[in-house]
Amino acid sequence: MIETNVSRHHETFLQVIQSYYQLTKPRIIPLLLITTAGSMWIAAKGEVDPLLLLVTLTGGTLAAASAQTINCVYDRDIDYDMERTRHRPIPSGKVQPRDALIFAIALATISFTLLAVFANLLAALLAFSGIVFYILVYTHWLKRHTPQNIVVGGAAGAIPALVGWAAVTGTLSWSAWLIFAIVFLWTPPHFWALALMIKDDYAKVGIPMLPVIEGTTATVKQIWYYTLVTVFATVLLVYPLGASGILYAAIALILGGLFIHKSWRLLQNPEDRAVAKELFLFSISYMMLLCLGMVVDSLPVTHNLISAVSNHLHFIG
Ligand code: HEM
Ligand SMILES: CC(C)=CCC/C(C)=C/CC/C(C)=C/COP(=O)(O)OP(=O)(O)O
Repeated sequence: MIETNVSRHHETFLQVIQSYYQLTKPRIIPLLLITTAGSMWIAAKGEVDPLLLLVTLTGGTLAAASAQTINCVYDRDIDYDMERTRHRPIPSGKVQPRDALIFAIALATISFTLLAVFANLLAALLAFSGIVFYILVYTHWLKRHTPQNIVVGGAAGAIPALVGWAAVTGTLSWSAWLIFAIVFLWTPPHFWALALMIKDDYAKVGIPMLPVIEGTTATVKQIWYYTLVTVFATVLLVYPLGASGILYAAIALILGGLFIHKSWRLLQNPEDRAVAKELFLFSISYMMLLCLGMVVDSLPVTHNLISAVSNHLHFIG
């Protein structure tokens, strides 16, 4: 009897943890962290202090988790009405909005303290401004009012790249802003490809996502332009900024070619949801591999290897 009670208690405790975890929309966070890491490695010229890395990624995780949790509180009405989001912890009644808010404030406080004490104040303020921007500018001000919501709101998702740079250097530079711009410009193709697939859901709850307001053809055109500009921006990191080298350049061009190809296919087949889905899924791999490319390119071992190979070729030549 006692044993059954204990195990039931145990089960409900695990379910509570699970619900709070779900509030943070955890599947998005790893990619935000990869952009932070890409930025940190370039800023540190390939030699990142492991402790600083740990602190920054933890602080970034807590800030993003806080932002997503507040978003879950704010959007609980529309989340209840959409198929995709109905089972989230607040609309399904597993967590009370007030408790979620307390949880989010705790996460934000720990994030700020951790970054301010063990990284620096700029990194802490940037992460905090990411939360404020995502909630006030995206969730409150834009999401329900304009089809350009995610273009401007996308800036929140690009802030982790600035946090990474600031954590390493204590300042921001052109390269930091360029990585910010890459994530910022990538967000419309990433999100609108998905929005094409689920536009009926957004239409149902009156969220003015671009495919709902301006239609499929206008959306795929916008996706196409943003894809081209994103790929162009990735190259600027090599020239003129000189922050990344030949290996990153090769990776950025190959990935960029694929991104453009998939975006072009969508431009030719605006109504084909399978093509939109392919672009959405690729957009995630694209950002992940691009940032990993930044990391690997910056490592001293890569530099040594590339100069050894080029000396060798020189010698043969
Ligand atoms: C305003 C900007 C953005 C919007 C509106 C947006 C929206 C979305 C939505 C609605 C999903 C589907 C998730 C779900 O079904 O719960 C998604 C998936 C995803 N997003 Fe974004 N996103 C944005 C920016 C970003 C950024 C900046 C990143 C990271 C750098 C990111 C990474 C991801 C990842 C990794 C997934 C896949 C999650 C999974 O496996 O289910 N997103 N996004
Ligand atoms: C530094 C820092 C704290 C940055 C915060 C960055 C952040 C939380 C970015 C998330 C972007 C994102 C996945 C939006 C989802 O949109 P949505 O809320 O419209 O999605 P939904 O339709 O699934 O609710």
